[in-house]
Amino acid sequence: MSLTFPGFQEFYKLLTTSISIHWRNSLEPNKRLSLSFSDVVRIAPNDLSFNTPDAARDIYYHVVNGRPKLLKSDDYERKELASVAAVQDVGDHRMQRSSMSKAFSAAALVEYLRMNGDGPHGFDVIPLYTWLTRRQHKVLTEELVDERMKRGVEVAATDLFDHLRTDKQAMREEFVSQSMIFLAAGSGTVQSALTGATFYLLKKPEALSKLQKEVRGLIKKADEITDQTTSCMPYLNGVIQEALRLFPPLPSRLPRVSPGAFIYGHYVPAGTVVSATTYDMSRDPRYWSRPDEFWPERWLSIQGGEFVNDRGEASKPFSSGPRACVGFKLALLELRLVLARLVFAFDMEFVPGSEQWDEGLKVYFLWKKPPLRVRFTPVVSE
Ligand code: HEM
Repeated sequence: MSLTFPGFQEFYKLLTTSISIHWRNSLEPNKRLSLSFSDVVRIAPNDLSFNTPDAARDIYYHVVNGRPKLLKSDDYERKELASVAAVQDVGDHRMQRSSMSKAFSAAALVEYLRMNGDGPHGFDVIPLYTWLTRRQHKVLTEELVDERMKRGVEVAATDLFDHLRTDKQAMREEFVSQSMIFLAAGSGTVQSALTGATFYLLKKPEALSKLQKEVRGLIKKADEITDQTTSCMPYLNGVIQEALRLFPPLPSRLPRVSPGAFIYGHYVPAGTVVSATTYDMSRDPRYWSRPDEFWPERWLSIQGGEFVNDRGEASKPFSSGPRACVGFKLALLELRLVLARLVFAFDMEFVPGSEQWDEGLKVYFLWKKPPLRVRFTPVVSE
């Protein structure tokens, strides 16, 4: 099955990428393409795309019973950027991941919107959310650098880059690439998730009004919006899960290389590239009732075990297993804090023309999004 003649791999990589781009670009979020609802599709001679949560488990989860691991494919290879996201070696990866932790605040966004949000043209929320998430990660990174430099590299620490402490030069180089990957992986994705959640809430006013009721019922002052209070808001958490299901910020395939392994009961020879993409599964009617509908309640029901038709594990926006998103807790925290702050302080509505925003979406590995213009009207004084 493995094809190795010279030049083929490059051609094949290009072909796979273009098929995957073409396939998803023709898959508008509200329309189904039957191709994506087969259990497995060969998208190139040596590349299989699976479409079941069981296959996803075989491909991405932690390995059990001594089964060989499926490493990230060469698509990730970035020799100049030896970051935690690109590294292939299992030991190096484990070391880089072992000590990562983070923090976040959303006050700046609210301040900005209070000053500028309710004009006749509203705001395109995409640059706004980009600014917010980049700013946050820049602040975070600078704080870590300052802290680290103050204490000196030889001082043992339990922060994000702890594994770098033994070698000054290695620390500097790795620090740059790790910081870059945090900025890249952490800001665009959260921005997309916020954009998706804003769009779907505006598209479904009943959901927005339920969320307003929950947030405004539990919160009396803005500084009560914390990790703890927002964790106890079931509807808010349902909104976030549902927005991530319908609009996963990383919609493209996450390729792994088979070491020669059984995946979803099929033996896949060594060297074959395999993937199971959340976007394909997260709208599959075999796993979801009303698959294209924004319906935050489904997550409350999944937790209560009532909705037999919905299979929560078919939506894996952060992937799973040892290479799953290291920043998922931070991302969920950011999403909870920002959405709660916005809903607490503002009424929101589409600026006319943005109601069909999803029809202009394209995928080029990440989403290419048209502007989403929203009017923010202050409702409470903080
Ligand atoms: C809603 C927001 C986010 C989503 C949907 C998301 C999604 C993902 C996914 C699907 C992966 C697996 C990629 C792969 O297999 O190639 C991943 C990996 C990663 N993410 Fe996120 N991410 C988000 C936010 C963040 C944040 C806030 C950070 C950090 C500041 C972050 C840092 C990373 C890193 C470093 C990796 C590589 C992990 C590894 O290979 O061990 N992500 N993310």
